Amino acid sequence: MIQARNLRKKYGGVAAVDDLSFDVRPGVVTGFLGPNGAGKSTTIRLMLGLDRGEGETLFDGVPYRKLRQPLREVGYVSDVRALHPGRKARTHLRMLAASQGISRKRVDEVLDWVGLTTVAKKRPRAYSLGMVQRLGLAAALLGDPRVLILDEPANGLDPAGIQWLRGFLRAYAAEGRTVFVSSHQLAEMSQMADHLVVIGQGRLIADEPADVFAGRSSTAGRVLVRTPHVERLRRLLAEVGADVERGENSELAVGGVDRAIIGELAFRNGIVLHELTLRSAPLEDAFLELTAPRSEFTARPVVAVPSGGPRIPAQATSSGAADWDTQTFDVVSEFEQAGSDADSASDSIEADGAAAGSVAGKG
Ligand SMILES: Nc1ncnc2c1ncn2[C@@H]1O[C@H](COP(=O)(O)OP(=O)(O)OP(=O)(O)O)[C@@H](O)[C@H]1O
Repeated sequence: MIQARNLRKKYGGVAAVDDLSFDVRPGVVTGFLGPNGAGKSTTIRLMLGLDRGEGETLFDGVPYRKLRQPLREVGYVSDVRALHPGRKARTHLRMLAASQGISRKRVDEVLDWVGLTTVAKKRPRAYSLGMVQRLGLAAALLGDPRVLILDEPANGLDPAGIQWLRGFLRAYAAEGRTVFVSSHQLAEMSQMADHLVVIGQGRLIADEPADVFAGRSSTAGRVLVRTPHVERLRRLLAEVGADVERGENSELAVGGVDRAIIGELAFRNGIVLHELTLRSAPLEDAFLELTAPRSEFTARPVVAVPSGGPRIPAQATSSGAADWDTQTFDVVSEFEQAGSDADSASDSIEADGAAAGSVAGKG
């Protein structure tokens, strides 16, 4: 069990972590979710005493600095490349292991688990980001710790790697261990985490089971309907008491009635339906709705790229941004600091890239 209490950290007078308190329980995977710059890495560093700040974090009642054998109790590696970029991966792990009385056999075991045996004699600086992440995980697992803390461990992993990581973390937690994993990747978290601690601008936004969090979305349980007779169907649905919102073009977002009722109503009235689907990404919607006002940086998605250049909507709203999981947008060369009108120029990047942020070597 981890108990984080009143964590605070300021950089240049600005709060990166602002009075953050939460518990991380054993037996489940707890996701630590927040947009870029929300303060996830800073929080983790504060928890482990790697950064100076206020507050206290206890691991089964003991602060990290007082743990007798930290590697055996809390598995965490900040930046494998930074530790010693020139050292071979296996040597690096062996030295870490020796410092805590952990056997060489265990080093080979964890290298095998994470799939790095064949490249164990290479230096991490020659590794891809995905391989660095695996090495970080291997280091964190060395001491067979009761608590595992991973900062953006899935960054750089390919889909097979992510699937493996997900299965691994779930199995690790199922053994009654405590698993705390940070990410800004919502789709990934929705499949990985049972419980979520969500932050924005260093403050706690939610601390609850992932399904409860997803249910907070205004789109949770809503049905997306596409029809060429959008206004007629809207009126008919309103007459049966449905909560209907018009979306773009020929779309309706319908709440309060079952899909079957919508289909039958349309059929009885000779209305053609092109789509009738339950909204499938409520976690994304909940996250974007709740964190949007607290995102440090908000990018404007480009909805179309005509020959004359990008067309920019007035503002990237939470509903517009909810499509990020299905589409890759180009993002214009303008970031907006939330809560301020000051624009700062930056290069054009992809939304996926923006979300990936500064993650190299974390984990
Ligand atoms: N060493 C530092 N000096 C100054 N400001 C910093 C420093 N480290 C972090 N910050 C600022 O603190 C805030 C939180 O950063 P942090 O890296 O903890 O966020 P994060 O949620 O981990 O972001 P990301 O998902 O992009 O990695 C940001 O505004 C960041 O710019």
